[in-house]
Amino acid sequence: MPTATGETIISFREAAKVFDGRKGAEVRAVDGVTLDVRAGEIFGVIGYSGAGKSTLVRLVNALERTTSGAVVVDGTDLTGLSEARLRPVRAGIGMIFQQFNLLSSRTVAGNVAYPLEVAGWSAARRRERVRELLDFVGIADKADVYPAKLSGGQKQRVGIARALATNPKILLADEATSALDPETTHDVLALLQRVNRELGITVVVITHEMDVVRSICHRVAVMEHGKVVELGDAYQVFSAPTQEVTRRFVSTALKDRPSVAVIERLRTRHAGRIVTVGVDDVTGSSAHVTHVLREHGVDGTIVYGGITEVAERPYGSLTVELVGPDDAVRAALAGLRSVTDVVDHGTARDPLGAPDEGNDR
Ligand SMILES: Nc1ncnc2c1ncn2[C@@H]1O[C@H](COP(=O)(O)OP(=O)(O)OP(=O)(O)O)[C@@H](O)[C@H]1O
Repeated sequence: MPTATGETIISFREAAKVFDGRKGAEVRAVDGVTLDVRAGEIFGVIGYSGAGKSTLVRLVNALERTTSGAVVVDGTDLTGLSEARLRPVRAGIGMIFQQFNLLSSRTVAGNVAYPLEVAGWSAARRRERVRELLDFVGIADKADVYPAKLSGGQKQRVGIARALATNPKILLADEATSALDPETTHDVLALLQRVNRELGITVVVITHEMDVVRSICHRVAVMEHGKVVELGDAYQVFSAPTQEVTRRFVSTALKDRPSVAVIERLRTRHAGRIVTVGVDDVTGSSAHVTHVLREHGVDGTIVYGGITEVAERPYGSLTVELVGPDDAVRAALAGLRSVTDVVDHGTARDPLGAPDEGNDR
């Protein structure tokens, strides 16, 4: 029976993978992970190098086996399954890689046809399916070209077409855009979004780039030292991070909060009071901010900041110079605090804030 959208399609239950490291020391690459990926979602796993992301995702197609705990894929517990029993599970999972892993001796069409040959499709059905897939990923004109002649983005499109060939339910993307420039990354992410929306395929994205999660993931797990340290709706996790590692990812992507040095320069350059106000669709919006300032007769000049999207919802902050009578500025600050989070940096004469305020979110 097909897995209905929203039902669990991949379940990690206290899953652990321990490797023998150098000199017999154990490496707990995945350390007791419990989480469910839902059918039909784009699920992100983000973490720095060595956090255990690749190992976690390799447990899904049993390229690695759990040392303890279990991984259940589309209703099948993979624990202890023979290679023969794993075959149908693996047939339901496609995978793409950072280095594309294309066969250099085969043309684009030959690469995409490969899994179909292995699965025993007839030549006629293969031809038709390859044409359909190359059309879907937008490189039908490259069918007879060899990988060496393709750009990185085109190679990843071939990788995606090949991964989709046998109609998998799940697509695993391990750092699929890490070798690509920003524009190509954008195109490939848009293609993964189409794979999810148009074909209904569950996509698990492994990345160390916040921008990838920000632009396409519905839910996200943040990994550190083999453990999931934060898990949930991508917007919630990144708009209210509870862990330091998550805060670091957010600040690398948004760059909307001024650093200590920038705040000092802003205070010197502007005579008014410098404050940073959060903007999101739960608490404040820039309309709220301007409304409060107008209400109190305070002038607000935007001097720093940025609003972007996380999971297709607005998020960021604006740093504003407030100018007006002291009482009015104080009242405006109180008004802003009632609608959103506010960091008051004070003025050049009366500076405020912790030494590392600029890095805090
Ligand atoms: N086959 C292996 N043998 C021994 N240790 C391993 C093996 N595979 C991974 N590790 C170790 O497990 C830990 C997690 O590695 P993993 O590749 O899963 O992390 P990652 O978050 O994907 O990082 P990266 O993006 O650098 O691959 C690392 O310390 C790594 O050195």
